[in-house]
Amino acid sequence: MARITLRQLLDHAADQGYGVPAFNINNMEQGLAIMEAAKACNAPVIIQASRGARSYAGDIMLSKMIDALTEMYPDIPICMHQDHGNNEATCMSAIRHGFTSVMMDGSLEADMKTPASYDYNVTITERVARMAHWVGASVEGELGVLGSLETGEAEAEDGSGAEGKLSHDQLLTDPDQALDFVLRTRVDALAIACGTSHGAYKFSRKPDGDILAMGVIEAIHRKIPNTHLVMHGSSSVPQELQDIINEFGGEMPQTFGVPVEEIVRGIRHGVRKVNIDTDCRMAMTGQFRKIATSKASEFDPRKFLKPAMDAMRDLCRDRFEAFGTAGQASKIRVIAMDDMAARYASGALDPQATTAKAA
Ligand SMILES: O=C(CO)COP(=O)(O)O
Ligand SMILES: O=C[C@H](O)COP(=O)(O)O
Ligand SMILES: [Zn+2]
Ligand SMILES: [Zn+2]
Repeated sequence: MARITLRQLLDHAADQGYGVPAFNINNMEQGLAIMEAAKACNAPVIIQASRGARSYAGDIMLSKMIDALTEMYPDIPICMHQDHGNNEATCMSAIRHGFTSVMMDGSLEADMKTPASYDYNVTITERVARMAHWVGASVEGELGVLGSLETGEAEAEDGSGAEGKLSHDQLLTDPDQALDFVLRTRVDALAIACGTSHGAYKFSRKPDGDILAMGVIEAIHRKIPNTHLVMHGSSSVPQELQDIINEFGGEMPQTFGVPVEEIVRGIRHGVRKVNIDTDCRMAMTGQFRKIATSKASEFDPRKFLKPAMDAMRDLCRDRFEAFGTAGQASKIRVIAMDDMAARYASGALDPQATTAKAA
């Protein structure tokens, strides 16, 4: 099947009331794990590549891998998305390499460390959206800075994460500003900040409303009911994956992620894209550690990678089932990017100013 844009996929998800996990990939094994899960339950997929993934695998490798996956899984619509683009060049070069969607993360400056001003964010995001829409590609913006409400700090992921202490004002997206941002930038989806952060160390206890502000999502959704919301940092960091890693020689301190039931609650209030990387990493790493420890004479990488792929596949499938993505792939007929471009040009996909009643 042809590659689908994020906008078309999330419009479908909003219409049918489901959410779509966006899994990060860096290599063939992660791609196959996601697609095997999607095939098993008839789910459309969002595959996303960070700047780190693009430099790890190379743009041509990533792009041809997605070509291979579309050919191998002809019944599954695939959205190929740039995760955390830091400037115009990152976003445009992604589109040139076949990405159908980009995130322009203007919540941080181009160094991906310095929290940006609101004006900077509006200006750069609007510019990227204008250019992307000319060719039918979709754009995700971000308003609010990802980071912990417990510590005021962002987790230092490889690619992105604010430096220094952040205030609650920065860490929680303001609903009125979200309305202004969407109208001025014309983004197709909006990543919001509600106390989640990247990586495994999100919460020191099972999160309640004080540290995972799902109420903020509900307030944003009441303001901009027609905008697709995105939750970053949404790995659940399952206890069993922490246990496998630690049982086989790992040293991960006890930590807590975003409970799946909280994400499902978000999906009831406008969340359509749910970013998950850490859980997939942990699923694979648990199996690497297990084989390395329990079969110490093993030296064939496939003997490590196959169980790792299977563990990631099972995790992806769980999320497709929980978010209602399962069963949706065959209901979608992909709209070509040129046709999406024409729809943008006609104004048909413009954000609506209505602050209609909450769903
Ligand atoms: O938000 C993410 C990628 O943009 C990934 O979040 P996790 O680290 O929680 O998996
Ligand atoms: O946003 C962060 C994702 O988990 C990607 O991380 P990465 O930059 O290490 O590839
Ligand atoms: Zn993210
Ligand atoms: Zn709602």
